[in-house]
Amino acid sequence: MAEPCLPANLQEALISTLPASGYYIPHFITPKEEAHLIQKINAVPLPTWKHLSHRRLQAHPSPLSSSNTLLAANLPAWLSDPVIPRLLSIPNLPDSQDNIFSKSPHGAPNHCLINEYQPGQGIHSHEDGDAYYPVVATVSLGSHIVLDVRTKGGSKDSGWRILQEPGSLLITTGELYTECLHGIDEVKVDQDLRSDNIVNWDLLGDKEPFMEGSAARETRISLTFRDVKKVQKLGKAFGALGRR
Ligand SMILES: O=C(O)CCC(=O)C(=O)O
Ligand SMILES: [Fe+2]
Repeated sequence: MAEPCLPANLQEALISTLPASGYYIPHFITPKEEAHLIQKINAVPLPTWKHLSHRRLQAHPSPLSSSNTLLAANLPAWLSDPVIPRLLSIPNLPDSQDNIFSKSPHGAPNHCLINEYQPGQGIHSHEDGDAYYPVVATVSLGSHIVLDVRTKGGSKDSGWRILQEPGSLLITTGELYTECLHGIDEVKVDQDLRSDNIVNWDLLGDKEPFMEGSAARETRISLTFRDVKKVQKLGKAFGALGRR
């Protein structure tokens, strides 16, 4: 697909069987844009990566402080363009001027966590918490992966499975953000991929790789764009230090 493929509005991308609200957009970025992003991510100085036991991660423009504050800085252009303008160009509803970040404190994402998972790696079930305005926009690169979602009180088997294709965008917000946990199983091959247990099956861009019901993972990178609520300007941070 040489061109990105955007829905006319977010309602066209709604995953209707999830708690409100999740949106899935395949082919959000082109394979060329995907390759460029992967090349940029791999070109950052190695110490930028934080190594965790089951994945590694970069935080842009920087990690949050212990009080969940972001030091004011722009996201690098290679990370924000074209993803953020494209994301903000999708109206919430037909004839609406609003996009998914219109009501967020800064009107746009100001932070991006980049997670890299090798086959067999994942992330335990968790919630993203209130450091962020409750919208996450996730772009997937390099490989498909299955995101497991369940309500906070729910058992592991009670949830929903979202299949994210490389180049896709997943948006989670509302109760799906505040009342649910999400995680990624540590498997090398995703199994039982079927229309009756993948909630976004009908929204997939290309079902062909999954028609056999299983798919081996490759290295998958996620870009999770969010709006951090608390931002502090550098001058103010120094001022606070000076007053100590
Ligand atoms: O890699 C993903 O899609 C999920 C990452 C995630 O949940 C997080 O960074 O909080
Ligand atoms: Fe998360």
